[in-house]
Amino acid sequence: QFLEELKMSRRISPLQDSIHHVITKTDKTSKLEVKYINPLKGRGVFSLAQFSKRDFVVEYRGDRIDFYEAQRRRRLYHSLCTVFMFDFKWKGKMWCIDAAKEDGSFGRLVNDDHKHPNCRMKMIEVDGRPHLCLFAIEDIKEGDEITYDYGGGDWPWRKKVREDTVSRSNIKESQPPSLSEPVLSTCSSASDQVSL
Ligand SMILES: C[S@@+](CC[C@H](N)C(=O)[O-])C[C@H]1O[C@@H](n2cnc3c(N)ncnc32)[C@H](O)[C@@H]1O
Repeated sequence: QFLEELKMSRRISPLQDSIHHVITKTDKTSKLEVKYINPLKGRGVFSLAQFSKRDFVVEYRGDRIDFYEAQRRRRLYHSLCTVFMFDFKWKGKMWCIDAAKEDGSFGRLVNDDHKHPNCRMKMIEVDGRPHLCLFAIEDIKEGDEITYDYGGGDWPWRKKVREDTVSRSNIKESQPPSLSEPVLSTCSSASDQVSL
């Protein structure tokens, strides 16, 4: 509550807000809720209050692992888990946030919208380490689903919209894009890195 009031009085910038949530490993539970949508989409994250354009919304929290560990886990995981592994480039190398573990955090449950997303994933550095955070790219109203563009990858649910032929079983067999085509491609460019 105190933080919200500080932010409202513009004493906390979206970046400072994101750093606070990264450090405290907290989500905005008073402004976001997780709801079940349908069997195809599963759960999603919804806004309980207004967000303004540029606001920090949620961190995509998970294990930060290097390229080789990501490859190892991809070989071990079922495809239902590999969809929670998001790749990004940092300091010239590929890294991955593995959010496969159900840890109650909200970021891992945000769904894809490549046509009209209301958030964008950006990388921030906190204490010299990279973190992936979603920031609003437009004003978000109470009740709106939080979404962002997962980036690359021929995601099966996108095909479903185009072709209307993909069954639920195909989605279960879906594979994430390869590391040469980072999912969070928007995070790879320097312009998306929020500097401290
Ligand atoms: C990172 S998880 C997001 C949370 C997921 N909805 C859940 O309930 O665990 C990614 C998965 O969500 C589903 N998903 C995400 N965006 C979707 C969309 N636009 N349409 C349909 N399913 C989607 C797909 O099953 C995908 O494998």
